[in-house]
Amino acid sequence: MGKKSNSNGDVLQSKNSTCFIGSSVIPLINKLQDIFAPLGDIDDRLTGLRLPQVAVIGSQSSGKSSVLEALVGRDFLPRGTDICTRRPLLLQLEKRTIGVGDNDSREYGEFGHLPDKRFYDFSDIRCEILVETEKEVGVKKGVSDKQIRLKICSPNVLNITLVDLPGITKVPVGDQPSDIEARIRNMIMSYIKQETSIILAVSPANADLANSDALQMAKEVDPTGTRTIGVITKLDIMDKGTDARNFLLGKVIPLRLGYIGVVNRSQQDINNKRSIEEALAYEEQFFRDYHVYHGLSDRCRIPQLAKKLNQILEQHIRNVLPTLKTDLNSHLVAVEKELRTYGEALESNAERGAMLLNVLTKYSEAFSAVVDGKSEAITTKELSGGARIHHIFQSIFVKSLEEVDPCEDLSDEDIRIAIHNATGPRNALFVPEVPFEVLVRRQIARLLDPSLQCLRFVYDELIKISRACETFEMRRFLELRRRLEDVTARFLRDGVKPAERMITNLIDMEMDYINSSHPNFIGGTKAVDMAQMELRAMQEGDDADKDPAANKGHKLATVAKFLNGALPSQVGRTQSDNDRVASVGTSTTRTWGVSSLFGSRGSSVGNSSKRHAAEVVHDIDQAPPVIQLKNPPSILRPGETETEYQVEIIVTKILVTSYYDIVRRNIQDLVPKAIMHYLVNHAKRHLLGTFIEKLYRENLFEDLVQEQDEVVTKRRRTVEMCHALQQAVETLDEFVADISTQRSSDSMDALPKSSYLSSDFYSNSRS
Ligand SMILES: Nc1nc2c(ncn2[C@@H]2O[C@H](COP(=O)(O)OP(=O)(O)OP(=O)(O)O)[C@@H](O)[C@H]2O)c(=O)[nH]1
Repeated sequence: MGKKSNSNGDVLQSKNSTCFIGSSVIPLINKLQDIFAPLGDIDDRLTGLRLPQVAVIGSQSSGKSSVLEALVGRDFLPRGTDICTRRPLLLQLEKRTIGVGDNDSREYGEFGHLPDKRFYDFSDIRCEILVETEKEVGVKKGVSDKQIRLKICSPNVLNITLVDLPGITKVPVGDQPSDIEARIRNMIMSYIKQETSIILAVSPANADLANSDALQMAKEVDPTGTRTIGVITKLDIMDKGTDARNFLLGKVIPLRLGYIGVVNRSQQDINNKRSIEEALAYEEQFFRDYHVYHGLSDRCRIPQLAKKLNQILEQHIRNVLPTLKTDLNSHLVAVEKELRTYGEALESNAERGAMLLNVLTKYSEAFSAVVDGKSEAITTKELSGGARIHHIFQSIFVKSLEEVDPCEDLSDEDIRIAIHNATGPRNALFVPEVPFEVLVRRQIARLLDPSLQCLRFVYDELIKISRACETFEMRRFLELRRRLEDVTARFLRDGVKPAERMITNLIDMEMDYINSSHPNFIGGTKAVDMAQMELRAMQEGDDADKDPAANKGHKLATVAKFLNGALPSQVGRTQSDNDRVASVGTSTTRTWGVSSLFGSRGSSVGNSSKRHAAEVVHDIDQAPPVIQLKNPPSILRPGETETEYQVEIIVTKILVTSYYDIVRRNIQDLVPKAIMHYLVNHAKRHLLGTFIEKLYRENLFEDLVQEQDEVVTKRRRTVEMCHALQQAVETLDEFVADISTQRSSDSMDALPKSSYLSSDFYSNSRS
């Protein structure tokens, strides 16, 4: 302290340091920043420390730049009797902390348009502002709303933004357009209407104060006066015999935050290079000498203006402190939560073993929970876990089997050939059993593929479930995760084999023994009755309509009716019916009661053959010419007409459909049971045991429960952050208590009650 400001960039340190903006706020901010420093970049997020910007407005040459310079304590702005500020100057003061080993504590300025250039000499800054202004708006007093951004970095400033705006003018001069007044007013309005701006409304005392442009504009945007400070300049050059006492007392235009009268450097002082310190001393002398201002010491001089501004800024900080604490606390909660995700650090092998067992148990439990639909993570958006398995069984497997028509790929021709082949060299006397068995076995064999597919689907689901059960510890231990996945996949694969064997056996069993005594089987007698009805219906259809296509359609429709309707009625069949069917079905003829119907035709065919043979012998005696037979073709098909074995074909179809239906129901029931028993429930029962057998070995503990380096680092950092935040919360509490005590003893009475300071306006501004 005590060093004089100079143009070669030394740190500004004034003996009267309290007179600069931020002088009393900087210690508060420093303290807060000390609190937040250990948190690294967290303070960027705590934007509550952002201070309101200060906008200086007033008519042309009213002394705005002079006030701003005096507040900052540096000579760097163009000033003069003519229009000087022709573009808004956004002055960002930035506190620059000097790093360890960094001896360069010089202040410097940096322009937004020249980002890589540092200006250590502040008179160069002034020149650059002039050059940049002229570049944009020429030399002839033109004005632009394009900002010049200047950052002043120093260890001794507050992070705050000050805006120097062009002065309000009424008569256009030079290059100024005819609507210059409106333009400048709009430009000023755009800055001061922001609720986060503190308005310094500068009015020169040597003009008509009651008609101050600055006060008028400020009133428009801040009618309650909660963020406007009136500044009256040029008290030293008022007309002799006049003074601004009543104005400063607020008797002319009342203003909630009041007025401050100041004396800046005159043009002559500027020309004579009078320093800011000298100017401040002169100002002090002025108010001492002018008796009219005695008793108004709290409303006069630049240091009082700085003090008032500082009080506003301090109050702003006090207002945001509770929010800062809330932010810190919620951040602390978030960090603690993050820390929990990393889990405890594991030091010993015993701890690793316990962790491993815990992970294995949790994983197995999660697997069972998902299968049973008891998982906490159950979604309401789609089916998951066990519900998907149920869907596979009922909506895919069972439903698909329901839709299969067992006679779909059996043409009449197929059945006729089967009957021929089954009767060998003889003609068929009765409805033979063999074609039915052959054909029904063929249909039963078709059930194997969908059953195995169902098993495959369920296996896939279990794999999906196993992946969905990943606990957060598994994300910590990658090797364990890999091994768990391996073991689970192999375990489930192994579970597929017995299920597959059982399903194959079920189908084999069904194929191996066709139980024609099954109580739900339609039986031969009933099948023949139905076939005859069918045939009659077909013949009536034939008579009514000779069209063969329509006839065929009729046949199909009748069979379809049977498929849909006839079978359920079998369930209600009486025991005597069943006994009758069984006795017929197991009789030595094994014709299921159809012999009487077809026997006569078979025997008449036999008699006719005998008669033909006698006639042939008789004819040979008379030595007729040799009759040459055609060679049989290599592929032989029955030569008779399409109507041959018509009843037998229908009977066979009815029998196949009836029996197939019984088997289908068995398979629809037993395949899901086999899959559940051998695969799903087996997995639930034995997954943990398998894990323990394969993975819970002491020599594997270290490998399996090995954390990633990244996790270790993150945990360490998070622990540090946690401590820093806890510390910050504590220190902040102490800080709040300190400044509350300080506040009660402070002279805050200088500011009116329910003013800007006590409003929670700035706590809103944080958002
Ligand atoms: N005697 C005296 N002169 C002052 C005072 N304040 C400012 N001046 C002079 O008035 C002139 C204008 O001052 P500036 O600070 O440039 O005013 P401004 O409002 O920034 O001007 P523009 O930006 O051009 O509108 C300069 O010559 C200053 O030296 C003061 O309190 N007393």
